[in-house]
This record gives sequence, structure tokens and C-alpha cells, in this order.
Amino acid sequence: MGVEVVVEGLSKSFGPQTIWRDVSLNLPQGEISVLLGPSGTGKSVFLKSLVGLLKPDEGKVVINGTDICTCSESDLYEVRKLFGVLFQDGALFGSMNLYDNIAFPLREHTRKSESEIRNVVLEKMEMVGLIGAEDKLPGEISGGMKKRAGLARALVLDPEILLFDEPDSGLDPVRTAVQNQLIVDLNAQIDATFLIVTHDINTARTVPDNIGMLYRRNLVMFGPREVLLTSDEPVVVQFLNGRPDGPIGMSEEKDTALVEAELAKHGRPQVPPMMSQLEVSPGLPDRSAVHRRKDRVLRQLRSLNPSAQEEILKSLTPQERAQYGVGTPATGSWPQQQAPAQPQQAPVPPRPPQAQAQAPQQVPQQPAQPAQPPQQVRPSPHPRQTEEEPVWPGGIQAEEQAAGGRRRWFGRKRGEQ
Ligand SMILES: Nc1ncnc2c1ncn2[C@@H]1O[C@H](COP(=O)(O)OP(=O)(O)OP(=O)(O)O)[C@@H](O)[C@H]1O
Repeated sequence: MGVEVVVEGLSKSFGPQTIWRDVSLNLPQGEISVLLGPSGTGKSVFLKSLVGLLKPDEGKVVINGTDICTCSESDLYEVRKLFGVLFQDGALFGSMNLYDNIAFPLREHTRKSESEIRNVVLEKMEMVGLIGAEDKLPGEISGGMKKRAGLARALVLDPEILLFDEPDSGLDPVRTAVQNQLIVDLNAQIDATFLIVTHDINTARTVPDNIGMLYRRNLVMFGPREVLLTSDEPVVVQFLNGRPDGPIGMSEEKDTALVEAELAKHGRPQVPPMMSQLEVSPGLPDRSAVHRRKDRVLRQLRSLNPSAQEEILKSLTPQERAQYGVGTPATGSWPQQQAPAQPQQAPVPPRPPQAQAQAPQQVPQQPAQPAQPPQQVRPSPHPRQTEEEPVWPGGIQAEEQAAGGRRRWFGRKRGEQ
């Protein structure tokens, strides 16, 4: 089973540029989480920070009891063995065929014999549907196949945490859907903890158990999928609808007056209807994470917004409602046993303060907020054995401490003003 990743108060800047601050979340064991956010909000920087490729200025990333931000190099090396990472382009060696690319981590990091390596490589190639393509060079295959080869390579060391950096970039909608199904099926088979960075709304709506969103240098939300997908926060609604009118602009933030003028002209976008989460393909085992998640989410049910509660209750079978002691959505009855509220919900993005089009790094004018319960996230595994990007670069870019205090934007629950 995958391991939990606990992120607490993580902040990162490059020189005077604050990327994000005070990010806290937990990636639950074996669950699939998605991280959304407009371009340039630091999603890739976050993934790299989780794996220790970049060093945050403040905060912790705790995995199996080890804080990778402060641990020794040897401890970091051990923790990294838990990770697998799928980079956008698959990060393959152009001069090696797919078999050798996928075998590379095994040859580098294990003492397996060639016949053992062969068994593992072919098993992983079969999992991602690449059997028969062993001799192909990366230059001879499609972008989708490259991603699947990168995925097979990320799997050979049996990671407990899998990070995906925009796995759907450059794929057509059909291949994206096929890949999404593959991700869900893989999760059922290996029960590792997945974190996916994506811009694809369909992926966000159908694949994950949990969704988070980075916006204006803050994690504005993180929690069960039903929370973000029913949120009426303007930034979330704009993102899920893929509309140009709303708080997100070319430079991430728009002037409030401009946003209001756009909304007056085009009308307020509606929260899109929920879509069902993808189920595992027939013949494969159930996702263990689904059962664990149900327990977890129902314990925190009352801390979630009413729309999210309703969607969660709708997803239960009558037997599950009886088991958990909850009513149907229509009755509005709630679990009879209340659990400690551990809302996995992060602060919601602020209503766009008067940001200026040319001030992408402007800090929201919000007061500091109470600490959020840590949520869960995870970094990437083995170093990329790529020509383009060395996996575990020995040196981390020079970074400067972010100036100024932390701020956190808290989200409003649906219906709150
Ligand atoms: N090593 C670095 N040194 C300095 N600045 C960096 C470094 N890496 C990233 N940045 C800056 O951090 C910001 C966030 O970059 P990042 O690639 O994480 O964004 P993103 O949310 O993943 O964007 P996209 O969705 O477009 O891929 C950008 O302004 C980028 O220029």
C-alpha cells in the first residue's frame, strides 16, 4: 500500500518571487489526488519540492516519519526510492529502445539478474499496454506511447508514491480518456499514492479521490473531490468551466472591476454538474483506496460544505448508508456518530483582490488564518534517467528566503458570503 505524504507549512520563493506559501495538505495512502492551478502557479515546483529536487524555504514534507526538507542526504536517498515520477515527455533516453529505457532504473539501482529484469520490464510494459514495442526508439513512437513508456519506467521499482506531471499534455481527448482509465486501473493494481498535476478538466472531474488548487501563491483548496467540484468559488468555477471571464487572467490575476464587468456581460458561470468517478476496468481488483477513503470522508462529512455532503451521500449504496448510519441526501440526515473534523479542505482562493494585470506576484490582501489540518501529497520517485533532465540533480538552485510573513486565504463554503 502507498504511504501517506504530509505537507506542513511549505513555502517556496526564487529570489524575490514567491511561488507559494504556507501550503499544507495530506496525500492519503493509496488515494489519487489531483493538483490544479493556472499556469505558472508553481505546480511543478511543488512536485519537485515533494521529491527533494527543490528545497523549500520553510515547512515540512514528512514521509514515513522522515522530513525530507531537513533529513540527511542518505535518508533522502532512501525516501526517494519510494517514488516514481512520470514527467511530461516521459523523459526517455533518446538513444535507448523502450526495453532498455524501462530497465534502466533496475540496472542502476538493483542487483537483479538480466532474467529478473526482463520479467519486471515485461510485466510493467504489459500493465501500460506496450508489449511488442520493446525495440522501438522514443523517436519512433507517439507522444502517448512515450508517456506510457515513462510510466512503465516509473513503475519498475515498485513505487509507493507516483507523481504525474501533466500526463495528459499533448494528448487528444480519446487518448487522454484511455490514459485516465489506465491511471485508475494502475492504482487498483498497485495501491500506491498518486498525485497528478493536470490542466485537463475532464481528468480532474473523473479520476481523483481528492483535488487541490493552487492560486495566487496559495493552496486555496484541497480535499475530497466533491468539495472542489461543487465549489462556487469564482476561481474554481472559472477553471472548471474553462472560461476567460473570471478572476484568472493572462497574468493570473485580474483587476476586480474588470472581473465584475466581465461577469455582468457574460453572466456568472454555473458550477458544472458532478461527473462520476471512473471505475476500475472489469477483471481488475477493486481499488482498496476507495474503501479507505469512504471511511475517512464520512468521518469528516459534517465539516464539508452541504453540496459536497450531498454528493458524497449520493455516491453511497443503501447498504453503505446503513453501515455508516447516514440518511439519504434528500432526508438531510447525517452520520449519527460524529468524527473529529479533519477537513481536507484548504483555504479557498480569495476573491480577486484588486490585482493588476501586470502584477502576477502580488500578494493577496488577506489576514493570516488559522492553520489548516495537514493534507496529503506526494513527490516523485526515481531520478529521471533522462538526457534532458537529470533525475536527482546534485545541486539545487540557489534560493532565497521569501520575505514577509505568511498569508493564507481561506475559502468560503458554498453558500457563504
Ligand atoms: N529553478 C527555478 N528557478 C527560478 N524560477 C523557477 C524555477 N523553476 C520554476 N520557476 C518559476 O516558478 C514559477 C512556477 O513554475 P511552475 O513550472 O512550477 O508552474 P506550473 O504551475 O507548473 O506552470 P504550468 O502549468 O504552465 O506548467 C514560474 O514563474 C517559473 O518561472
